[in-house]
Amino acid sequence: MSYEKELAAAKKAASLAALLCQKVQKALLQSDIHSKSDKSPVTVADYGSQALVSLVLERELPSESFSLVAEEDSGDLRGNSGQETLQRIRTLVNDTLANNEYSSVSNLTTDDVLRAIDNGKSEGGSRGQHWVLDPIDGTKGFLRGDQYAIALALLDEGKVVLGVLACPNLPLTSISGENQQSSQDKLGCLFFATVGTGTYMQPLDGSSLLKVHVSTTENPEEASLFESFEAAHSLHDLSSTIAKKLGFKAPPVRIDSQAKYGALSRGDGAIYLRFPHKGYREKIWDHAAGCIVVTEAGGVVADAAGNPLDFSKGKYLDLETGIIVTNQKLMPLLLKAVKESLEERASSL
Ligand SMILES: Nc1ncnc2c1ncn2[C@@H]1O[C@H](COP(=O)(O)O)[C@@H](O)[C@H]1OP(=O)(O)O
Ligand SMILES: [Mg+2]
Ligand SMILES: [Mg+2]
Ligand SMILES: [Mg+2]
Repeated sequence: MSYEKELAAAKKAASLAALLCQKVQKALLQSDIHSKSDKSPVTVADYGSQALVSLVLERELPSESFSLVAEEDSGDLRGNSGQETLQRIRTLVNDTLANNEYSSVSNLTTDDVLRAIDNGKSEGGSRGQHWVLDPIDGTKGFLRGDQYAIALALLDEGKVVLGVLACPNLPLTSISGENQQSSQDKLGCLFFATVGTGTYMQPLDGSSLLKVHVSTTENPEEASLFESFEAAHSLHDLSSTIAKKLGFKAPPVRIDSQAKYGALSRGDGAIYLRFPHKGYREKIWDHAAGCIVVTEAGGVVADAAGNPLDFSKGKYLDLETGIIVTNQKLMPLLLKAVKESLEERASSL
């Protein structure tokens, strides 16, 4: 089955959401940031991005069975304390639609916006098709002015068949360790993949198209390792132990969000390690798009036991803690180093 129509709609939706996020990031006001019940931050851009993607997908792909599993919900926007924020989101969404090809639908009420956000309440699963969305992945990076991604994927019978990653702050050229970033670098990448057709990258303005491949290196000494910027999101000391075992020379490249999967898909680095702290449960929207972008570029994504990720179980990924991403040649070596490091860690605790 081809997913051409779905891909075109997903690229439009993610690109439009990226425009909204870029506008907010440029003029970020303290009042736009709120704390969710789990204490993680959420901004008007997270909500606005979710509403836009939901609206564009529904409009481009009319279907009775539209299903979206997305990170945000409208709960905090419905009370009195949420009204001002809701108005800001409504204005942002309407302005973004009006300035693009959707001016005829840019008169949304606050109820329309709430409904669009809550469209993302599906639970996913192994039957039928479900869109999976992280409207801003890496909200902490977004707030710092660093990396973030709009991550959109499609599940069909429990498998990821399409993924789009919009990374507004990612340079179009490599971010590998030896490449010094310069303020001249053009920013804004859109990665996309459908099952069986490879991974492509283009500038967010759509001006050119490039097929990308993961690094083919077999030698960790010449590779870069990616991990979370936030130490609270991943155990930096554990990845450092693994890197030492493998003989890594370069320090890790720490960046936020699924931009890591995008950068890996074009060979900027060779390994991505993610070891959340005990008790954290991984959600499907944090990995679905990144996973197909890397695998279609020739890479492998596995949990700490070497099993592929299973996206068919609902909102959460049920896995052996840890996500490791690399090329086919390095995976056996990496899995061995991960296993040894986890055993050493367990015996020292
Ligand atoms: N305590 C946590 N541990 C691991 N990941 C977290 C934690 N809190 C939030 N996240 C999520 O981790 C991802 C960011 O990963 P990274 O560290 O690679 O940037 C985001 O999806 C972020 O959610 P969000 O989508 O709300 O930003
Ligand atoms: Mg969040
Ligand atoms: Mg996320
Ligand atoms: Mg998010």
